[in-house]
Amino acid sequence: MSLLSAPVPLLRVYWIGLLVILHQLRHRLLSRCPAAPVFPTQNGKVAIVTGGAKGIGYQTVKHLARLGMHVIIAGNSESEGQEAVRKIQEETSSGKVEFLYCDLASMKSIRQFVQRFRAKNCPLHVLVNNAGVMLVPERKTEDGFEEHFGLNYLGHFLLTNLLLDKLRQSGTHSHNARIITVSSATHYVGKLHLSDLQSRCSYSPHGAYAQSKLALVLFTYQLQHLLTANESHVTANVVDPGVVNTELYKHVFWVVKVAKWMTAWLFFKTPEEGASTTIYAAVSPEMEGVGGCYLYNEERTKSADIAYDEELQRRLWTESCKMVGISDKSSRVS
Ligand SMILES: NC(=O)c1ccc[n+]([C@@H]2O[C@H](COP(=O)([O-])OP(=O)(O)OC[C@H]3O[C@@H](n4cnc5c(N)ncnc54)[C@H](O)[C@@H]3O)[C@@H](O)[C@H]2O)c1
Repeated sequence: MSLLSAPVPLLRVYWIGLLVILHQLRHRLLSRCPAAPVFPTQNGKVAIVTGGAKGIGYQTVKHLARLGMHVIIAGNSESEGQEAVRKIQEETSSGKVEFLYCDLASMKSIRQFVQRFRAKNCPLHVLVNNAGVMLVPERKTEDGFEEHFGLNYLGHFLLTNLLLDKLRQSGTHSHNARIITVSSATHYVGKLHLSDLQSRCSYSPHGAYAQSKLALVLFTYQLQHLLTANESHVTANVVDPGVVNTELYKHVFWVVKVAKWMTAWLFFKTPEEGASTTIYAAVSPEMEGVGGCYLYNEERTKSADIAYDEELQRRLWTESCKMVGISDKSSRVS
């Protein structure tokens, strides 16, 4: 283990965070407050939003419910989930929000969630892979995976794969089903260690978070490739919400917490602002039939160069299939 294996990822993550914050500030100062976009109603559509009880996910659920969607919050806290359902029902007068337990740090729990969802016999038009943790101390998921990689990435990898047939059945030529995955600007400084995906050789919370977010971008591009090859009426896009004032920062150094507490009103997006690109990807007519994009501030933008490496996308997909115990259908496509 090198002496620099912890400080270098830390500096990289703070550096990219600072750049995003400055960009957000410039955007806020220069742009006149645009009117919130109006999206078509979504009556009859069904969405799953992971981590929809708090932060960006909560705002996403609220907006989709307001548009008439039936939204299922997939989360690992029954009490927080039920509280979110109650609040959203009150605020939107929509009765079509519910909570289903799903711990993304447990492959068993994800499989049980999918079974319970299937038992409802309803379609699935939108899957939002939003839940996440950041900078958690070194620890493992129930299945023995490093927590950032296991929960942020592998959990969503398995969930998406188990729900793909539902999404395929629900999408049509003119109304594709949509998969939206929430990544982060930290993916730009992420490194994917294919030979040490679980960070066993050296652990840095910053490096592990950035790696999980880069993996989500690689996953989305490979997924879109497979969906296109199978002529599925399903699209997959990845979004970057910006730097948003949520509880995600609960594991940062106390000095950063104090700085955030004092300046968030100026430098950070609100959770509502942070959810806007996810909502855009989920319901905007402009995104109909469009997949394989990295979206930031409701616009397509370039992700890290490494994320376009098709060989890396394929290798990560194959490794991920082995880790979560599903068959690798990608080898039949490429
Ligand atoms: N806040 C930011 O500045 C920021 C920046 C870039 C990307 N993101 C990403 O946005 C997404 C949402 O984060 P947020 O900022 O709203 O944070 P948050 O902490 O408010 O919300 C995270 C959600 O994930 C859920 N979650 C955590 N562990 C889970 C588990 N084991 N199983 C199921 N759900 C679990 C939490 O319950 C919560 O609802 C995350 O993927 C995060 O990486 C956030």
